[in-house]
Amino acid sequence: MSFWCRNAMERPFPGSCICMQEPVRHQAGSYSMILGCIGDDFTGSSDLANTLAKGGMRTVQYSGVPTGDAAPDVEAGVVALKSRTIPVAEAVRQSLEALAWLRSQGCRQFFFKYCSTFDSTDEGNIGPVGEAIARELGAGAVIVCPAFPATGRTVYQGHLFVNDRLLSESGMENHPLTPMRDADLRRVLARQTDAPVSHVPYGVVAKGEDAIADALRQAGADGLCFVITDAVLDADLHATGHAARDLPLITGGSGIALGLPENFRAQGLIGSSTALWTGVVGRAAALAGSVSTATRRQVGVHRDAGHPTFELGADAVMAGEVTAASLTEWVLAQSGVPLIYSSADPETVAAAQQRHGKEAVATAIERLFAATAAALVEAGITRLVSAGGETSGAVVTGLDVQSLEIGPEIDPGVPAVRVEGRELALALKSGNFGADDFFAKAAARLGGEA
Ligand SMILES: Nc1ncnc2c1ncn2[C@@H]1O[C@H](COP(=O)(O)OP(=O)(O)OP(=O)(O)O)[C@@H](O)[C@H]1O
Ligand SMILES: O=C(O)[C@@H](O)C(=O)CO
Repeated sequence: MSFWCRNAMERPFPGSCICMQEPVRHQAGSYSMILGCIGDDFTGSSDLANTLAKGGMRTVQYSGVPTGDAAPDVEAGVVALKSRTIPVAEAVRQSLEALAWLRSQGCRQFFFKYCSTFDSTDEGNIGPVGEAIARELGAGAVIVCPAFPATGRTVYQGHLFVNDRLLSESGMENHPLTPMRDADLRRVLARQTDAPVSHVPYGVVAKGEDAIADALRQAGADGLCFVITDAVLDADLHATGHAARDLPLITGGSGIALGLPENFRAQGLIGSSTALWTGVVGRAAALAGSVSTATRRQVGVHRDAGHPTFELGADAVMAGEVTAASLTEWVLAQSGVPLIYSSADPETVAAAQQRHGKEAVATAIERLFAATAAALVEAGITRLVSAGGETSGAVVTGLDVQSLEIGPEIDPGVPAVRVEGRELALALKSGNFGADDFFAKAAARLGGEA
């Protein structure tokens, strides 16, 4: 019997629960969607899709909730929402709609992906969305683990670190929309939900899969309980992922998904997909609306390497002095990988927010990037690099993308993706991800260079 899922105990037939329904096999060697994922932003969703694809799952990322059925051979479906910073009720509504679609596709386990820096406000949206999904699935213990060691995010004694800094001293305390000023995830999550929050400390995690499984079982014995799970190394994430084999819901960064493909493969539920990536020929451009430290460094390196760059000032955007048409004209007149960026230091961003209002300036910049992406593609750009989660959500929406095929990894957490049915390749980079030369490297990788 699957002891994790409360449905399993509440249903009349022992062992039957939503997460353990039979997968549908369409033909010999072909599998159906097993893992259903809901991402709270677009770059985060492609980060998760990258991990699952690297693990050998045939993975497709959808822009919002699809209206029709998935292709029959998709094993992991990632529904990308732009729900990280929208009002709580709307984030919950959209996430439950995504869940309903994923269930209708036959998924037997679910994953709520949020940022490895736990980006959220005291109102949410991680707690309320996680709770709504968990209650819908009748979940007991729900893992909460944003750790992603490959990018320096680790969880130790319930505290989130970025490299050797507490989250609250990592630069994330200055984030324009979700400033993270408390590194203790137990406290942060408890402010967002009334459900119990517990913790599996590193001393237990280090003992391995069975010890973690015991701790999770205890935590979920009386019903829904969020369990902050420490993880410092990829090995911890593999062990926790294996211990979560029968949990209906897992939440976290992409790291906690590392062990999931092996779980499904061991049960014969997935094949061994390898991405066939050929790249897309044609012109490239880059758009950066991220104000994160890594993106600002990457902008500087790109400029210093001689690529053309255009700085979008918040005041100019608010005054309507730059338009999608004028930016497209600028890009077409350049060579190399032209980059348009609004990335600015925290003081400049704070001052712009003070002058124009936080939401107003963010919305205006995002809308301009969305319209510019559409105009660039219309003008013949076939490789587009986008930096920032909110920005990438806007870009993908502006491009009216329905679904994305996942290609090879460019840097940890960032895959090359191809818009299904179009000659258009994208790289959707989370603000703080990527090496210093990311923009040029991503453009080359989208073109098929190794
Ligand atoms: N110069 C600026 N002044 C004020 N706001 C800005 C400026 N540049 C960008 N923004 C806004 O800041 C937000 C940045 O969020 P975004 O998610 O795109 O990047 P990020 O937070 O660095 O990346 P991630 O979410 O992937 O970590 C967007 O809403 C963007 O429109
Ligand atoms: O987990 C991360 O850090 C990223 O995938 C992300 O979600 C940033 O927006």
